[in-house]
Amino acid sequence: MLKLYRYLNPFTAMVVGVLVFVFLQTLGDLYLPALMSDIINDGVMQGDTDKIMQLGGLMLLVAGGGAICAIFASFLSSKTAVGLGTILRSKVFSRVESYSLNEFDKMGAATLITRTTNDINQIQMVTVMIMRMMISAPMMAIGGIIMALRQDKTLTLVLAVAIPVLACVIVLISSRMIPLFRLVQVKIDKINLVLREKLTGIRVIRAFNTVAREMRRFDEANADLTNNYIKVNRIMAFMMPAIMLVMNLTSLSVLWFGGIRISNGSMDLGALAAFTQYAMQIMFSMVMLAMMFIMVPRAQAAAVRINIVLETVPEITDAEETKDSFTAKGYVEFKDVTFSYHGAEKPALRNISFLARPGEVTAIIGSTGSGKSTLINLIPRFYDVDSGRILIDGVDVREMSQEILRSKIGFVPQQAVLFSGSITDNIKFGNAKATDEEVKHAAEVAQAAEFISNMDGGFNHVIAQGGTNVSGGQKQRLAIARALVRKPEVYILDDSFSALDFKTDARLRAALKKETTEATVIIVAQRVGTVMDADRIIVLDEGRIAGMGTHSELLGTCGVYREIVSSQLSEEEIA
Ligand SMILES: Nc1ncnc2c1ncn2[C@@H]1O[C@H](COP(=O)(O)OP(=O)(O)OP(=O)(O)O)[C@@H](O)[C@H]1O
Repeated sequence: MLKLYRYLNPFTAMVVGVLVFVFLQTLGDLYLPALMSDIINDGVMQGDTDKIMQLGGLMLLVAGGGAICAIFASFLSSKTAVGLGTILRSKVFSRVESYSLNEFDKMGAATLITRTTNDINQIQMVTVMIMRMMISAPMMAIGGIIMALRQDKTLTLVLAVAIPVLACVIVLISSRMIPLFRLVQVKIDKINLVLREKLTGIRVIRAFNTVAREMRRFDEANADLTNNYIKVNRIMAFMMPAIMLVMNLTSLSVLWFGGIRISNGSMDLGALAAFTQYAMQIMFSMVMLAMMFIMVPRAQAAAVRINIVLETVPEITDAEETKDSFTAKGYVEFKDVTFSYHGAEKPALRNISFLARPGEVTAIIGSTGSGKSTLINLIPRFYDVDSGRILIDGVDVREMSQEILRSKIGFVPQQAVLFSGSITDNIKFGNAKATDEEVKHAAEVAQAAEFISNMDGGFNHVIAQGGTNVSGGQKQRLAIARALVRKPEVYILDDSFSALDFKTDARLRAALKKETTEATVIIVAQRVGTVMDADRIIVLDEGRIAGMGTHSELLGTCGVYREIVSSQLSEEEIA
């Protein structure tokens, strides 16, 4: 957790403020019983009203000062902890943003969400507690013992018995509670995972009538978390009465033995009243320490999880010296590229070599799982190659900055993703500086203008979260418009026409061709109709290039291509 506290630097003054106010408040708390003792001995017992008024006034002043200090300490500690939480959330978010897809694959979204929300909340809560109790608990315990000794040394023997008993109760209870608290985080992760799957897959769950089964899965995760909390609360429920019992027995013993000492003249009434209060302060400070012992390990578990996120070094980073000047424009070249996913038994791609030039359309076709998406994901460096090189405009993608690399690319992923916001916002996502005219033009080329104009508000129509209020084909066209408005050197379209009808697909490709005369276009497709006009078709089979050429060349030379074609087109269409 200390590692995370380096982010407290901007709040140093506030932390010092909290410590000072807590120190003053504790001093006041320790002084009050001594004043009360004086009131009893010098005022009440002597019948001296002036003394009572004078000492009573002082007590009010000390108590008032303590209350003001407590308010300031509370305000500053909350502000500091909230500030720390804000910094941590933004650090975690920006680190996660820099992750390559490998790190995402490894961690998973559910735990990243829990770490950014619940875990950071834990740190926030415990930070307030630590700042408030770190000084006051030990000071109250030690100061209380010293003050109690000053009132009556012999009676302190009661505390010599009571404190170890209380410590045993606390240690026993905390040792059972700490592991349960640690488990809470893991169980929250699990519930988030189930919840995420349920919410994103709600349509499939309904369609397959598996609502009841999924409810059971959720209920299991929920019950698991609930049972854990119940166990924690059961121990908590036992803890408070047990502590109160020890504290009350201590009070009783102090009064009992104190009474005996008063009756034989070894102690006065004021000292006994003050001693009782110091005994309670000491016990209370031990409870505070116990709370810290319970809460800190819980936050420590959260801190470890946050540190893992912050310390995970993205596999894909910029080279120390990047080469960002180019003589050519729009050339994408694969040179003997081989790539395997982490943990995979065999490479997803082997010995891939080809050159895609500006003004040309390069299409990639192959059966499912043949490696088409993997191949194009290597171009924007979502993953790095195992061997071989990928050059853009003559420079290895690993040698240029990722920002420059990605600014050259207009990427349309296989699953079109839209964000909540207007249609214009979604298209401008590709280029924030695009004018309304450019947005409109991109929509026209992507064959989206017509359905947009039929929508309420046209380009201002609001896309719902996850793009649920537009069809699959409409989503694809908006994703294409988003890439077009970027005016990139290289277009990468991953199966981006799959949800379009044949007529729209053909119209879109014709419009795209006119628009991209100087750009390099790489299209992944399943349909032969989409790729047959391409300047170069790459046929992938189990991660290798089975053939490369134009449609007519491949019909003559590539068996895999012929098979794909004959499974999709009739004899007349092939001829
Ligand atoms: N993130 C990943 N981690 C591990 N293996 C993966 C990952 N993504 C894909 N693969 C594997 O790599 C191989 C190639 O997958 P890829 O998605 O590139 O195929 P594809 O040709 O695009 O398929 P489709 O046409 O179905 O989209 C498959 O065997 C797949 O299981």
